[in-house]
Amino acid sequence: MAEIIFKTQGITKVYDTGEVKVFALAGVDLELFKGELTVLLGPSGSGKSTLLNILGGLDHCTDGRVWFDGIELTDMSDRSLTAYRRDHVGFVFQFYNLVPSLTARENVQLVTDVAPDPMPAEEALELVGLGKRMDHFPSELSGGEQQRVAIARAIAKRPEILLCDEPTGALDSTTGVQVLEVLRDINERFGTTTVVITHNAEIQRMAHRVIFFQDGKISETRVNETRLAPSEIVW
Ligand SMILES: Nc1ncnc2c1ncn2[C@@H]1O[C@H](COP(=O)(O)OP(=O)(O)OP(=O)(O)O)[C@@H](O)[C@H]1O
Repeated sequence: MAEIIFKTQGITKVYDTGEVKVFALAGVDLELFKGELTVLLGPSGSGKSTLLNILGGLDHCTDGRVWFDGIELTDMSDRSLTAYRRDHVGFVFQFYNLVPSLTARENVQLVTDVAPDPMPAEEALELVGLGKRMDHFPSELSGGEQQRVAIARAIAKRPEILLCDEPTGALDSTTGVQVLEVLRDINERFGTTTVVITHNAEIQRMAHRVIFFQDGKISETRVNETRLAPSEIVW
């Protein structure tokens, strides 16, 4: 039986803009398991990013409770959440967020210089297949390569959790598949618990677990008996 790594109980997130209240999350009970790759699917505005941000300690919920590995995140101070993110979580976003004036190696070193037990930047870049492009600047790399630098940066500190918000959203299918191959490889090689938000329903076929969102709630959870390799996924 796999161990629970994230648990949420009745979490809500309300954005109060004065005139209207938006229930971004409207009561989410969730369990995620160590070492699994989970895909979050659902229409735009259904609450996926809001949930990911709460799990990653980037945001607080309005109500309800959240635990990471038995530690309650719910009422942590911003300072403690910063330490939680630094020690446990890697993030990958749709638009890479690389520093344009730094090479691939230097972008990764931004993290390895401050993390307690990082892998060398070169090793992280080798893992994502960019061993030969380490001294290139982001503008000299394709979108898929830039995203792989962003993944190298996220994994170089050896996080237990990798949270990816639309990692292939800006990529064509061939480069998207290469990025997914890297995510699967990291998940299998290091057992990194991985959560991937996507609008591309085909990507659910590589997941251990698929969670569907609708109107700020989980509408369905599926466990895949068999999984496809990213190279077998076509879109
Ligand atoms: N800072 C904010 N202020 C007000 N409303 C917000 C804010 N952030 C998100 N929302 C609202 O909360 C709801 C959920 O947003 P969220 O980004 O979590 O959805 P999503 O499923 O990730 O959507 P997408 O797939 O388009 O990224 C949406 O209605 C959104 O407009």
